[in-house]
Amino acid sequence: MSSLEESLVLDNMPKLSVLGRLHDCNSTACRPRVDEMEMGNCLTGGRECSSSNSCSEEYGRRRQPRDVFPEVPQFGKHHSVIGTRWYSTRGMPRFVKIVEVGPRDGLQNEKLIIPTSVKVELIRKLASSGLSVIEATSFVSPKWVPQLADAKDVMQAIHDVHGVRLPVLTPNLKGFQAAIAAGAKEVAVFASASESFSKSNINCSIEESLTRYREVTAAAKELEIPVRGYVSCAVGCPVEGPVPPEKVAYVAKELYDMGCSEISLADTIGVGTIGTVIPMLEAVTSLIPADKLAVHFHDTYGQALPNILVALQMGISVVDSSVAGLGGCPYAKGASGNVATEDLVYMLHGLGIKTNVDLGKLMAAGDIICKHLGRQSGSKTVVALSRVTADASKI
Ligand SMILES: CC(C)(COP(=O)([O-])OP(=O)([O-])OC[C@H]1O[C@@H](n2cnc3c(N)ncnc32)[C@H](O)[C@@H]1OP(=O)([O-])[O-])[C@@H](O)C(=O)NCCC(=O)NCCSC(=O)C[C@@](C)(O)CC(=O)[O-]
Repeated sequence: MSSLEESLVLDNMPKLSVLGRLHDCNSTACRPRVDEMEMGNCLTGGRECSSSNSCSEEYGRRRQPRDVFPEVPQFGKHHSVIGTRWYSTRGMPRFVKIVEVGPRDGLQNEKLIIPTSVKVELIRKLASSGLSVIEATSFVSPKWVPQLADAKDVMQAIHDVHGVRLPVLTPNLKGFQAAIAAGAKEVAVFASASESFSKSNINCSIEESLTRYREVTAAAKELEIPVRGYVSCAVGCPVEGPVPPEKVAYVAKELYDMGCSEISLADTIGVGTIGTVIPMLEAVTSLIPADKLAVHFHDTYGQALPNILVALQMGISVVDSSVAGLGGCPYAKGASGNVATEDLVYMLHGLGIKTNVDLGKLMAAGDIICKHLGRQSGSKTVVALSRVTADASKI
């Protein structure tokens, strides 16, 4: 186990104070009465419990194998009963906006150059699945990210894709101007909460990057171009280890104050757990309204979905993901792909949360890029559903 893993996973085990909101409502005392059900007082690891009896068991301590969902729970308006436990979706958003980052974050780390035509086909297929935001490419230095050197050609080829927002990454004014010239209508800037990562990713300090982004947001404001802001290493850094929540909140607030319309909090190397993500989200939401935030989890340790669930419970309703779980950052050693969009959609639909995304069409989009890359999808949902279909065809 690396020192980073030790400090993030062992020393920072969830503490009752941190997880105060995540009550385990398994006890009889916490099971809502019928009249309470309509009030939605008892949540799945929820925010409140109306019972006067204590239900502050440490999260997960009393969980038994039988508590695990055997299949996607079918919720009623707000609740479902599984065994003897009540769950509620009250307090969760009814709709989650998914920001698909596959064509950019998903592909930027691929060593073999993917033809522009494949990238364009992928974007078109993703758009036809109902996704409303697809990060198309990056206007970064081609020396730093050779895979996305065709950014201008990609933008030209998708100029007729309507009804979908197609933001692009811009690391400085030069990138912003190139993006606008290529027809981009939205951009994203990307700062880091870790000095070391800022240096290795964009070759400057955090403060220098914020100065650059002030130039970008000022130029964007004149053209009424929305700017999204990322905060990388929002939980851990590949070099520095755990990143203090206050540092993340500081960088996020700077981006917000300079005019970023949405701030995406990125666990770049996917080391976050509920125990480390909650304090980070609490620090950021103390400065920025939750409806201006998004979460972006790489799935290195398989923690992305629980982390997303807790973000939803904390009022965030924008989630980044990557088709087929593609991804990784060339300047973050050990980073794996983002949470797979298919897995995210499966979970959200299972919770009764709308996304407007057609899972079948999304899987077809993932199939294009997986076939091209010659590898199996990184989505567990895709693998499972393919197996079901294959088994069914044998009957
Ligand atoms: C920021 C720089 C450009 C600084 O790179 P630098 O080498 O310090 O830049 P420079 O200003 O000294 O210029 C060097 C050369 O780059 C050119 N240049 C300068 N700017 C641009 C531009 N925009 N587009 C194209 N070319 C550019 C510039 O014109 C010059 O060209 P030359 O004279 O040598 O021919 C470089 O470090 C860079 O492009 N970095 C981007 C790396 C990257 O894309 N990383 C992955 C992003 S993903 C991420 O950050 C995390 C995220 C968002 O996914 C969320 C998460 O999961 O954490």
